[in-house]
Amino acid sequence: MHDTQPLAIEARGLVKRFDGVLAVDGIDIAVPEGSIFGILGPNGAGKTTTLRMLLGIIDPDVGTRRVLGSENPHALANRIGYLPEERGLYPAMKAVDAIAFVGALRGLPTAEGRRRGYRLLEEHGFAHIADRQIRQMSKGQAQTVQLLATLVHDPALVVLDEPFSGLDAISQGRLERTIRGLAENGTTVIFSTHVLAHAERLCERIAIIAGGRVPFHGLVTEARDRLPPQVHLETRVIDGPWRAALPADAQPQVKAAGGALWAFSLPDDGVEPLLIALVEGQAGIQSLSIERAGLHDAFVAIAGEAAAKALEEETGAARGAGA
Ligand SMILES: Nc1ncnc2c1ncn2[C@@H]1O[C@H](COP(=O)(O)OP(=O)(O)OP(=O)(O)O)[C@@H](O)[C@H]1O
Repeated sequence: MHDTQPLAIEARGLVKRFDGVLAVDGIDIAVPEGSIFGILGPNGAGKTTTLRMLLGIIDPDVGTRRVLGSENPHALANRIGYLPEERGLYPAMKAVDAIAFVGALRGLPTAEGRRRGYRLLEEHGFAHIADRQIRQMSKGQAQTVQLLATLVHDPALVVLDEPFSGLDAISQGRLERTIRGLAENGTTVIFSTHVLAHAERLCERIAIIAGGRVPFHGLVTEARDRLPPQVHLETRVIDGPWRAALPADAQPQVKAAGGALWAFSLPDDGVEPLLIALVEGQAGIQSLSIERAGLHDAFVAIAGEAAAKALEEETGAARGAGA
């Protein structure tokens, strides 16, 4: 981020307690205008509480927040679209009416809301359910309609609480495209998730939140650079003097057809001494790649094994529930 880039959201030191329980413990967040920002963390980490403080639904006990230039975000509701964690539209309403209704709550005339509702549904391949009642829809369809309702008044800032949960893989891909399209048009998007892959694909910047604290906020690339790059190597030979150039804990995965696969962190002295040792020692390099660490490994390094395990358990539970 350039220092001069305007911020859609700037929060400093937000603290929130509920009945003496510390839900959020001093969060800083900076979201540049027109960017996609992810809040990553397991259940109970404080994501929803943070989003609600940014929206002005609840006030922090301590700290400041400035959203779209205002210190009173609640007064800006007409410029913000919010998909809450609790899903729900009136079951008897038709999709297009439900979208227009949510738009009307944000100041959009109903006739215009219906017109835009039809257009949004069509753009998202949902024209065929425009006049269907919410109660006649699958959970995923109803959730997509609710997301479109969040966007109908053309907000400058879109806040999505766990938008991917409850969607199948195709709908998740469609939602990723929608989020990218919003940012391309200058809309700022902030979303919470416990699935790292969505954030890794979509976000330039993230906050990692665990137990109400933010051990990292900044560029995804910076998070990944917290770990050394990873070397993936395939050798024809399994042993030789060249092994001294590999980290002591690098273990070979011996291949049935001969040779071995290795994966280890790039040594501090870089790739050249390693390459020289491999070539001179006739290790028989079959392939070698050096890659930046993935967001998952970065998350483990930053938030700790326990938080990463909690994330994985949730992702597994969601898959088990057919999400
Ligand atoms: N209104 C409330 N009253 C009491 N405790 C609350 C309230 N809202 C949240 N908490 C507590 O604050 C902590 C953070 O909750 P929060 O909902 O922000 O987490 P989260 O990261 O969004 O998790 P989830 O994905 O499960 O919603 C939890 O321990 C939760 O039980």
